[in-house]
Amino acid sequence: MSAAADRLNLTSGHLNAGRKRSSSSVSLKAAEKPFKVTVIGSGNWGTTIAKVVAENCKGYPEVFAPEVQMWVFEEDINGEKLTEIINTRHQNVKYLPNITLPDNLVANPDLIDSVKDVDILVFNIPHQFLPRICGQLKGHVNSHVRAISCLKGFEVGAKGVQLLSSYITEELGIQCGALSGANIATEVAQEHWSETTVAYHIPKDFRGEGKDVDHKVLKALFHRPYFHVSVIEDVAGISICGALKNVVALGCGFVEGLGWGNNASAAIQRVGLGEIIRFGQMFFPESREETYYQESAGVADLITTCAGGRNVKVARLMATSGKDAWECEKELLNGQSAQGLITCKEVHEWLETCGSVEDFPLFEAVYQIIYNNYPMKSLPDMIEELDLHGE
Ligand SMILES: NC(=O)c1ccc[n+]([C@@H]2O[C@H](COP(=O)([O-])OP(=O)(O)OC[C@H]3O[C@@H](n4cnc5c(N)ncnc54)[C@H](O)[C@@H]3O)[C@@H](O)[C@H]2O)c1
Ligand SMILES: O=P(O)(O)OC[C@H](O)CO
Repeated sequence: MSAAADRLNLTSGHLNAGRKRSSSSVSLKAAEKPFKVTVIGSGNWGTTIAKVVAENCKGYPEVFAPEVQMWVFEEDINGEKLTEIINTRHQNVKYLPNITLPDNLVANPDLIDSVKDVDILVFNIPHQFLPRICGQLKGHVNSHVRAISCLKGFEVGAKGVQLLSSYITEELGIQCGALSGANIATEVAQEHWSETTVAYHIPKDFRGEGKDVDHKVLKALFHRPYFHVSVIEDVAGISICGALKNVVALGCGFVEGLGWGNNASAAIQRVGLGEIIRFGQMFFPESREETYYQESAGVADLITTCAGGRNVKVARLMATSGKDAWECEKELLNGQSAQGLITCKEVHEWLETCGSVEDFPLFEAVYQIIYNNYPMKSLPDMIEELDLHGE
């Protein structure tokens, strides 16, 4: 193959490799051996991202192996296995109903089998299940494998507060980046236009273009005409915003449920954005402030989540019904997960450990309302009082 012929011109206008918008095409070297991709997870977002990835793997056979495996936590749906339904009817009837999935997406209930010979792993499960999944994968994933985490949350433990991408790297010994953005799954699945951010550091053992994953490969894997991707380096920045906006959204749900309207919701988002940036500066100084303002994973995700995400819905129902968070999550989400409920506890535990609770009054107030029944109506005072203490 000639040097010119082994480069692919990927759709112009959509594959601008950096932050700069450009209409010129980007050439991508055909892979020496097409990358095999597996998506771990098949919930609302897991299935949506698997659809995106499968469409691109089918579209670029010179770069990706066409078949994409999706690991499914097996469930019985009215006497049928969920994997069988997905593989025959090409729909995830429980977590992403009424969306047709590509026929090159194969649901697999066997985690270890699903990662056999894989080159790129896309993690996409509610983050409370990550330690168990990583535990099962240990010893079954080669160190040449590269990963992207679409999860939103943190791991808080003996090592302090950790990004989930760093946790995956530590547990499995593989390079891991992140994908995060203003991405309500059903809108992306319906192919309504949205943007997202992928962040990835090229590792020291990078094997070269065409042999290893780089920013162009990641753009080709995730970019669709309806899903515009920017690829950057700031894994910490996009992960912090993705995790913490879920906590802010719970605060918005409380004030909405109380009937306080848009002004109150905007006030919560203003305070929340400040706390998100402060959290990044204090605990992940490598994160870049411009990521919060310029990337889809930053303020845009905060806005969409606080407008229409699952966390805001759960908190709104808590306020209107008086039921606790877990009842509301169960009642509203049919097995899906509102990640802010877990993240606010993780954040509280971490802030207590390092004596910084008072620097984050909104995060603390959300935690106290959910876990200790503090009255939602006191939210403005809780934020203000703690603010004054902090000064
Ligand atoms: N849904 C969205 O709009 C959206 C958008 C962007 C990011 N995210 C993030 O993506 C991640 C995945 O979210 P999701 O929406 O795909 O999940 P989800 O909330 O739909 O959760 C359901 C999934 O959890 C699985 N599950 C249940 N019990 C399990 C167990 N014991 N072990 C393993 N898996 C189990 C189910 O099989 C199902 O696949 C989360 O971190 C979320 O914050 C979600
Ligand atoms: O539905 P939520 O609250 O989990 O938010 C969904 C996405 O994270 C929005 O980007």
